[in-house]
Amino acid sequence: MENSPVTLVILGASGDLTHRLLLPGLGTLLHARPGYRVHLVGAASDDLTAEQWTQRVREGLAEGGCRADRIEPMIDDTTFEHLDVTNPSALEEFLGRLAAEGRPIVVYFALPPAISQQACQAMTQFDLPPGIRLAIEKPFGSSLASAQDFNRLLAQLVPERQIFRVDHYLGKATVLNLLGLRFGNRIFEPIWNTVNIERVEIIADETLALEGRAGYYDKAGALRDMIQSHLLLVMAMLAMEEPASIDEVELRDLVVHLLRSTHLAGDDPVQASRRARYTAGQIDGKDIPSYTDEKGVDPERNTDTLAEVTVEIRNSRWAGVPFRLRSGKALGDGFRGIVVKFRPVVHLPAGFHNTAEPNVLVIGMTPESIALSLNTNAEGDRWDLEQTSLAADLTESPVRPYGEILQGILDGDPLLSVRGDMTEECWRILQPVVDAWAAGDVPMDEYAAGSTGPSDWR
Ligand SMILES: NC(=O)C1=CN([C@@H]2O[C@H](COP(=O)(O)OP(=O)(O)OC[C@H]3O[C@@H](n4cnc5c(N)ncnc54)[C@H](OP(=O)(O)O)[C@@H]3O)[C@@H](O)[C@H]2O)C=CC1
Ligand SMILES: O=C1O[C@H](COP(=O)(O)O)[C@@H](O)[C@H](O)[C@H]1O
Repeated sequence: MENSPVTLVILGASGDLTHRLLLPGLGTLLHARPGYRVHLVGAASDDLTAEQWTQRVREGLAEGGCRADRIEPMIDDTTFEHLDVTNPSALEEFLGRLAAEGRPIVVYFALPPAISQQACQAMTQFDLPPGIRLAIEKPFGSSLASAQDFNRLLAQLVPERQIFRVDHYLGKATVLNLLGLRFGNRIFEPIWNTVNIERVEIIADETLALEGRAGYYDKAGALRDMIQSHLLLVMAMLAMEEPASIDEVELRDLVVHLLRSTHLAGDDPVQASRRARYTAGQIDGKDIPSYTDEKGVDPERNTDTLAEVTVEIRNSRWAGVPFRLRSGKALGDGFRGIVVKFRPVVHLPAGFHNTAEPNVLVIGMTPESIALSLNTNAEGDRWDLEQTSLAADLTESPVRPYGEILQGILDGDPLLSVRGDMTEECWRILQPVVDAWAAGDVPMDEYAAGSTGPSDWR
């Protein structure tokens, strides 16, 4: 809550996530909502000096727009600890010391996924400070079985309400806007169904390549990195039933309800999925090596850098509508958004010279935008139809996704966090794809870095 101080402990504070996303996200939150009082404690196995840490905090918060008069008191107050988070006695002593300071504690696991699990295992060896909140980064496990194991482990530590599984896509303004767009307008909800919608695509194509993240990414790949959590949850927000109110129980119940109805198209992991890996190419004039030549990559792992999965939602609203989820790295067109393709008009009066193209609604995730294509009478020949786009760029949200997510965690409100059953449902949907890929049943296609993907995919 604003005005009541919280200790935010970042485990893995010397890593990429902390530096690039967490601290700037916190900076946007503190700038936009100045009432938050955060005592920041960093910890990592790295030997960062106090000066190096405070410099990172200063730069990270400033990058998010936080003003110096807000940053400096936090700098005076922040500390950095050299800590092996897998060592139970070291963790116990560390958390015990923080608990003695009397503030509520949030522990943010900005760690490689396997280390987060080891840290949680270590925490089973001692009593955690009462009320402690645990924020766990994605990917949550690497399969259905491992996610179930991790959930069981966490349940030994704290109640579900104190667990915040992080998916920063749930903090994206566009994703939250789906609720406003669907339920705050008269015109969408009546046509938001299989009668009117032909198919939906949810795409997160990135121009970024590996960016030195082989240590994590080579074991994850695009399917686990982006589709398992981010894109399935975006789909759930797009397709779920109407909540009675915006609260964590209602919203998360409806998300999991939608996920339970979701299955691979035709229950066939081979037909419903495609995978590919980038070869050498150029993006924005920069040479990108072949994925398998990137530093730290083990070609034997056969990691996907582009993944596509088509699912169907088996309920009366969505039966027969394919939802295509796709994400990849090193792509020339970094489109990230949702494309809703409507069915053609039921009947077009005779007399028009051409046909009416189906309407398309495009909701851009980065940058945030919305565009609806409509048919109107053409200027030259009045009985020709031409497409007009009703488009708007939405103003960038002052609080970045990680700021929104952190606000929920600091408030103790899990509305924008992933509940245990949600993550298991996401894995349940994709596990047959994971298995089919591991068995080599789906070929690994190739695309040149900077292209739009394998030439025969679209
Ligand atoms: N980076 C990104 O863009 C995003 C990352 N994430 C998620 O965030 C998490 C962290 O990723 P990222 O920051 O990229 O990873 P990094 O490898 O950059 O950072 C990991 C951090 O964990 C520390 N660490 C590793 N082992 C230990 C240990 N035994 N004890 C204490 N500290 C340890 C590392 O310190 P040291 O180097 O000294 O070992 C480092 O500070 C992952 O779950 C990832 O999926 C999510 C969204 C985006
Ligand atoms: O979680 C992750 O997300 C980023 C993409 O996030 P966005 O907000 O820029 O769309 C991705 O680059 C990264 O690989 C993944 O771990």
